[in-house]
Amino acid sequence: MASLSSLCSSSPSLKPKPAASLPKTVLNPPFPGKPTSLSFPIRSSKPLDVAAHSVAREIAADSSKSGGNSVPGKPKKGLEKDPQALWRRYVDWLYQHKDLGLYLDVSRIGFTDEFFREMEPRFQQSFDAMEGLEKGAIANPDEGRMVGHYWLRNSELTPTPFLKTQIESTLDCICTFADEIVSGKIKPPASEAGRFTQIMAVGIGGSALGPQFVAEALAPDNPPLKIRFIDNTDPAGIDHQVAQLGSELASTLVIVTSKSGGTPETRNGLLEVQKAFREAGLDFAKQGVAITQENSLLDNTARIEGWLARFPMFDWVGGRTSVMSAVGLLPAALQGIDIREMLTGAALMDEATRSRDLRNNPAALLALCWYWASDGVGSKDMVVLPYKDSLLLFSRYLQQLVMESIGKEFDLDGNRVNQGLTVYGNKGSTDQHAYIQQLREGVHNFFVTFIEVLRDRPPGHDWELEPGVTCGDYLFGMLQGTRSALYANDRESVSVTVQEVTPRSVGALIALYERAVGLYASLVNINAYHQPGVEAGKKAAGEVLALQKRVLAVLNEASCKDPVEPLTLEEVADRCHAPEDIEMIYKIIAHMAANDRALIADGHCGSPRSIKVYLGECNVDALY
Ligand SMILES: O=P(O)(O)OC[C@H]1O[C@H](O)[C@H](O)[C@@H](O)[C@@H]1O
Repeated sequence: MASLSSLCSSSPSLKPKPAASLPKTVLNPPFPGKPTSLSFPIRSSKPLDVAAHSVAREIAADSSKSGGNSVPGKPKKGLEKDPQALWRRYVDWLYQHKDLGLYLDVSRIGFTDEFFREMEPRFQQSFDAMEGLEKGAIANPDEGRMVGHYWLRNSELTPTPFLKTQIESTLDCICTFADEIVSGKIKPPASEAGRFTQIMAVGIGGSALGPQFVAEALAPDNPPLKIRFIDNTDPAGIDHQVAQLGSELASTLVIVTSKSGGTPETRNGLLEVQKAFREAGLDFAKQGVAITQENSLLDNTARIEGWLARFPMFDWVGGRTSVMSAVGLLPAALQGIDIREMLTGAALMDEATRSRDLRNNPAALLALCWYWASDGVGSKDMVVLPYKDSLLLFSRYLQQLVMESIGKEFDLDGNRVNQGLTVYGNKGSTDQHAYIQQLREGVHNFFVTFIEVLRDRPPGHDWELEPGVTCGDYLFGMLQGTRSALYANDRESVSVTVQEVTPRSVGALIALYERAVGLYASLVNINAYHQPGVEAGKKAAGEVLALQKRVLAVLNEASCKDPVEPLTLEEVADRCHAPEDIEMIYKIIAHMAANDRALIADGHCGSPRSIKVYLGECNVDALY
């Protein structure tokens, strides 16, 4: 097995191809025109009359959530409803990336010219910070780390030649390994299939969400290797994934991903899968791949056990921005997804979002909209609605990217700010039949991001299911109808439009939001690249498991007596020297009793004080 450093050899540099050599994109697409002339019938008790709904909007700048922050130039007035004025606003503000065929429409966010003017200089500061970050500044001061995910798609930007080589050689390595797996040059040792047919990806958080999103968005109908995920420590969930593989376990490549290499859920997933391999008489090491930081626990395990391959995660790439590293690229390549196209899409978007011209920088425009809509304090939630099934997981992916980055207690100056921007959503039109009712008429605590995909299905497959109307026309109508209906009720929205869901457009979308998050974080003066709050939950979980061990020791001691001494919860808590943890002790006992743990609890579950508990057998060895 190759080591992390020797696994990869040098490769050509990764740069966005010059526009002239890029495959042709549709530069002149049938982009929707008139913004609010709604001809599509949607189910509504009243006809839509955009102009009639000029209900004055209460600006939330004075809301309790704003913590006293004022939003520059934010007036207390309703949204523009005059169709001609709206059309002008639409045209004036429409952003288009020609090469990517990507549009951003911010016209349905009601920011004013005055707000824009006041924010402009603040954006220049954010651009400065972003420039410093791309040059290798310690942009994550708490962890003393550089933030280099932009380098992954343009290695020329790295601050040192060593990092450039690391990126290029790893990419080369990913492509070679994927080719050898897909072609059958590297074979599973004990499979009749003669080649790997399945991937079991074990990981959580940033080590799962990116690969899941990319798989759902881009994997072909019949990929060379099908992928499934273990992204939790739920035993039943793991059993389900393993059971679904059946005899194909023998031809499954197991990719274990963890930047830190020590995340408990991922470790447990690995141990469970390894057990399944043992029980099937298979040699896990011959089918195991690790993606992790050099010398992490996972890396050392993989090296010592002689796994099939190891790929590096870099210290300077955060989990939630790691989808363009081996974390996302290896599984994508194994599924037959063109990863260089993903990188090209991201690189093109990176170029565009480096622009210091706010109007011409789509990520800055997004950040501006977020700031306006949520008063720069997260007073409104961001509902992400892609009208395309394959983008279902985009909002889930964005949940981590945005909320783990923006949701912070303190700002960079140490002030308590409790920042955040809540993200949720699934897909349209499906969600129209679930919660859009509340969005249109209920509590006004959100703004929407519509993701529109112009191409309905591959050419040559479309048909009219009623005269002049295709299935995709309905989807289009649902999106436009919802956008109009929400706006008519003063609900703001952003629309991002791409031509098709391709590796390039997915790469571009990811890069767009990565940059928007970085710029927004800078505007609100927080560190987007750490996650101190996550530690609290992990620490508390560790304490629960430590308490469980003490409970077991106390029960074992009482159960080894002759006669056995059943204990009340109070007695268990006292003997654990943890009377303050009695509720948790009750929960621990209830959980163990429900799971065949040789633990007998007499009494009424509904009345914890009546419970007396003991172990069905005494473990003498554990007494000493
Ligand atoms: O990749 P790992 O080190 O296993 O980390 C997985 C996840 O762990 C934590 O929950 C972090 O908050 C996430 O940002 C990270 O993606």
